[in-house]
Amino acid sequence: PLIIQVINPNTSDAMTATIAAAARVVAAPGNEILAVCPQEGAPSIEGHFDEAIATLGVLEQVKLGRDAGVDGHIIACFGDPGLLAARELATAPVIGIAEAAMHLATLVATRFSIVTTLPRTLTIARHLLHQYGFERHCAGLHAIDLPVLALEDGSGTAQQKVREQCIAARDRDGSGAVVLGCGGMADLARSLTDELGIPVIDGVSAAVKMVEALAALGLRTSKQGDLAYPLAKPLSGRFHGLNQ
Ligand SMILES: O=C(O)C[C@H]1NC(=O)NC1=O
Repeated sequence: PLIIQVINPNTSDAMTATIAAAARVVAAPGNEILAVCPQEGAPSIEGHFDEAIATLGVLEQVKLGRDAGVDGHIIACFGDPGLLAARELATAPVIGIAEAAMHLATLVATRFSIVTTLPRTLTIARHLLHQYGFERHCAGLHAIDLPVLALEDGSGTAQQKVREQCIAARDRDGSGAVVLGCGGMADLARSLTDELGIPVIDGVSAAVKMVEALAALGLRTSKQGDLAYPLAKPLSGRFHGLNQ
């Protein structure tokens, strides 16, 4: 059995719980989901600045997970904050939920759309499409124009907006699949897939199965070249020891 560390990079416990539940639904029997979030940081991640803040907390959690011997790390925020830095620190695989969802979307459709939260985070999704080489696969990017934590306010308003944007993406973009662009949407994928009749993909569950696949194949993060462990040097203050 595996221990899979799922890191919610924002500090909202309710969203960590949503993410953890979605991960546990799909985890293979016997595999443990270790859901964590940074001890300090941003309650939601809605832009480049929030991502920069969250990255330190992600790295601290990755180090803790590695030292605890986890079999994989998942960065459960759609910006995949700190992904490559985390891979330097990690021994086990590190999967971001955006890359996971995008990869799976390309396996079931020739074009996919993305539905995320605030319009200003669409640029982050565009940057990831470029970084991962999926620009030509993405037929459209949509925002529900609500803040991330609206997904946890219990009103159901955000969930309804996600549904509307997914339907619009299906009917207007010519996409064969939709990628949910927030860790807090992880619990919506199955019901939307059934209702819309096309694959609606959540990156949390996608990442859990990718970690399981990599572990089954004996594949871990390469420590050759740029993903080798961080260079040994004395880091000062709050960073002391983070690179060891
Ligand atoms: O960028 C977004 O809208 C979603 C992203 N922010 C966050 O706090 N968790 C996320 O998945």
